[in-house]
Formats: sequence, C-alpha cells, structure tokens
Amino acid sequence: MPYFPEDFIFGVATASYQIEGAWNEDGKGESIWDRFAHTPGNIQDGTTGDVACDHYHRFEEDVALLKELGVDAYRFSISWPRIFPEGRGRVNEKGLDFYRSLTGKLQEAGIKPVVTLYHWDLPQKLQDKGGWESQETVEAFAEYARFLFQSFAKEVFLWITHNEPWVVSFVGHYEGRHAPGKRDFKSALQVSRNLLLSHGLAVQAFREEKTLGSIGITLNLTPVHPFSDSEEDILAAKRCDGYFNRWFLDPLFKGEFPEDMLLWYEKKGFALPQLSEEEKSLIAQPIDFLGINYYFRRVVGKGEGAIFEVEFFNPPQSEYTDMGWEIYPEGLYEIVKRVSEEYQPEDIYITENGIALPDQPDSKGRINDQKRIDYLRSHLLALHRAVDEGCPVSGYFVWSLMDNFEWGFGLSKRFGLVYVDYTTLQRIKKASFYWYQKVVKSKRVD
Ligand SMILES: OC[C@@H]1[C@@H](O)[C@H](O)[C@@H](O)c2[nH]c(CCc3ccccc3)c[n+]21
Repeated sequence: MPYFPEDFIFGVATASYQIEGAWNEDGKGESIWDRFAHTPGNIQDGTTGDVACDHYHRFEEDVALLKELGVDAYRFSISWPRIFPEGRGRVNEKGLDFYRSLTGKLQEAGIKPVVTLYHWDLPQKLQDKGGWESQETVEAFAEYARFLFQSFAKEVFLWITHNEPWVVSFVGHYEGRHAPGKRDFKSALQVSRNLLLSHGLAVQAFREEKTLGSIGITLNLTPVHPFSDSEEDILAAKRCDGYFNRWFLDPLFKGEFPEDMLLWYEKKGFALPQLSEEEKSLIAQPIDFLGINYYFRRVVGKGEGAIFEVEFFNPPQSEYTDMGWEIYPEGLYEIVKRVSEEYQPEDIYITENGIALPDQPDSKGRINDQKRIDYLRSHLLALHRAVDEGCPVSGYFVWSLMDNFEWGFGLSKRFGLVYVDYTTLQRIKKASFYWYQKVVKSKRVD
C-alpha cells in the first residue's frame, strides 16, 4: 500500500482568469484574456471568463470547500491587472484587498497559499505596447513581482513566477489558440526569451526582498516517444523533446538554449540573438523548486509539418480524455525521473495533474466520476514510484479544485473535483472529491 512521506504536500490548483469572474469590477484593468474571450470566434463554446465560477464573490465558500477537502496547500494565481490596472504604476487597492482576504481565510483554515504570479492574464495596456515581445513588459513584471513579495512577505509557502512559458510563447504567439492570438514563430521565440529574463529578474527581487517561502517556475513537460525505432522517427522525437521540454529546461538549469534547437530554428530562418553572459546567469540563477504540470505524453514520427517536420500519433490501444489527451500515467514517472537525473532540481512539485470528463449530475444530483478517480490514482502510483526511487518530489496538486473556464474551450471542459453549475453557480462535490479527501488525510493511495 503506497504511502507518501508524512510531510508530503497534497493540494489542488486553480488560476485567476479561469475562476474569478468580476472581470471589470472594483478597479480591475482589462487583461489579454478578457480581450481574447470577448473577440467572437476565439472561444469554442462562445463563453467568456466574465463570470466563470464567480470566485471573486464566493471565495469564502470555496475556502470552506478546501478546508473540507483537507488539503495542505492551495495553488492559485494573482490577476496582474487586478493589482496594476495599467500593468505598472497605479495600484488598485481593492484588488490587493481581495488577495489579502483570500490569504487570510486560507491561513485561518490552516492551508498553505501557493501563488502563481503569472497564469496568462497580462494587462491589456502592456499588450498594446508589445506585450511579452517587449522589454517594457519584462521590466513591468519585475516591478509587479517585487510589489507582491513586499505585500505578502510572510504568508506564502511557494511562489511560482510563470505558469507554462511554453504555452504562453507557442500557443499564444505561434499556434494562436491562446491570447494574444498571434501566429508568428519569431515572436514566439522572442517571447520565450523575455519570459525567462522576467523570471530571472523576479527571482532576484525575491532574494533581495528576503521574502519568506520558496520560489520556482512551473513548466508543462511531456515525455516524447518515437512512433517507430526508425532513425527519422527518433530524430523527430528528439526535435519535439527540444521544442516542448528542453527549450526551457536547458536555459533554467544550464544557462543555455539547446544547441540542436538553435541550429534547427536558424536553418528554418529563425535566428535567435545570442544570450549575453549576464542574461544567461540571470535566467539560470538557483531556484528552490521546479513545478511540473503533467497531463499526457506525445508520440511522434517524421512528418511534413512546416517548422518541425513531425507528425503526431494517437496510439489506438490507449484511452483518451475529454480534451483528446492520451491517458498515460507512466509518463509522470518518466518525466520526474528524467528531470531529476538530467537537471538535478533542488525540489519538485507536481503543480498540475488532472483530467477533463463530460461530468453531469445524475437523477439524484450526484456525479460519479470514477474515471477521474482512476486517472488520479494511476498517476499518484506512478509518482510514488519516482519518490520511492529517491526523486526529490515534495508535493502534488490536482488540476482542479472546481470546474472552470478552460481557455479556448470555454466552460465546456470540466476538470474539477467539484462540479460548477454555471447557471446557478452552485458547487457540487464529485465522487473524486471524497476519494481525494481520503488520500490527503491518509497520505496513502490504495
Ligand atoms: O488544460 C487544463 C489545464 C489548464 O486549465 C491550466 O490553466 C494550464 O496550466 C494547463 N496546462 C496544461 C497542459 C499544457 C497544455 C496547455 C494548453 C494546451 C495544451 C497543453 C493543462 N492545463
């Protein structure tokens, strides 16, 4: 019966734009996701985060759910434009008050706050001046981070500078499926560089302000397997591993972008200016932990696709989630082992893992999401193997506490341990809520 260490942290995760609503209340400035979701055609089901779970007004009820769940920690993100409506300069006191109230309620409930500084909702005013392609946003982020370290100097357990710089860079600026909806590979490369620089400046500010707690960054990492053992499929998998994983892991832990990827991009006409020695040491300064978001693996082979010349495969014998993602629990073990051995992070937290299912209440209003219980169990067992083999993993956060606004898919994808009825905003605890409650209490997965 696998037990996790007594001090292992079990939590759940959310993000500001996905749950808060109150998109233009109490002095909050517009974010790029407000703009993106208000632009017809961008969100598959035509919904927006204008209300979402209305967490801004219902946070006390939601903290009560967290207390009932019994989690050790709760990961949430701070909405930058709620604090600085124009991105920098004027502070919106009511925005700051909201997060003071939230952290106060968490403290009362004995739950450790885990704060993500940036989970994609950039102030629109900064986007109007170039967004993450611009040095101004890099500097504004450092000011925003420093202000939060000063404002919450003692009450935060973990600080995460960025959530998934890969998604911000390539889904937001190359694939165009996320805000700001650009489709320009050169912009995506420039954005990835600026996100890393802004991360470095924030870590520096954290150390200078002598803020309590730990600081790190969260990456979405996916094992990449070749479709066959042909030379060209193996090379395609290596390219994809560089694109999805090593592009951020190498600069953060080795101070260099991966050489093979720089050469490949140059060959494709996208030369990235060299990082100066100072920039390399800024990006690669020591962090206290690496956050890993794990959901699925990728299986690839040689393809004619434009920049990467790869083709993605969906193994027919696997099961898939409501997002169309393969269910592959061993991938969590694989990625933790690989990162531990190749990059030797100080510490690792699994900052997201979860599954979207077409959850609906039955005739008695119950939601028996057994498939979510099976998904979480299999991934926790895979994680336990890595912990048992000595990998430095200190915690695990389920995505998500409750159903919420799933970016380009809107409100149609449900990841929560708690169901949200978007017409009444009623919260309904799913079967997985009670299952996870027992895991958190016993530190055991059976
Ligand atoms: O999709 C579920 C969650 C999002 O709701 C979180 O905000 C985000 O941090 C997050 N990342 C991933 C995996 C990476 C990914 C994101 C978007 C598209 C494809 C893969 C899954 N999720």
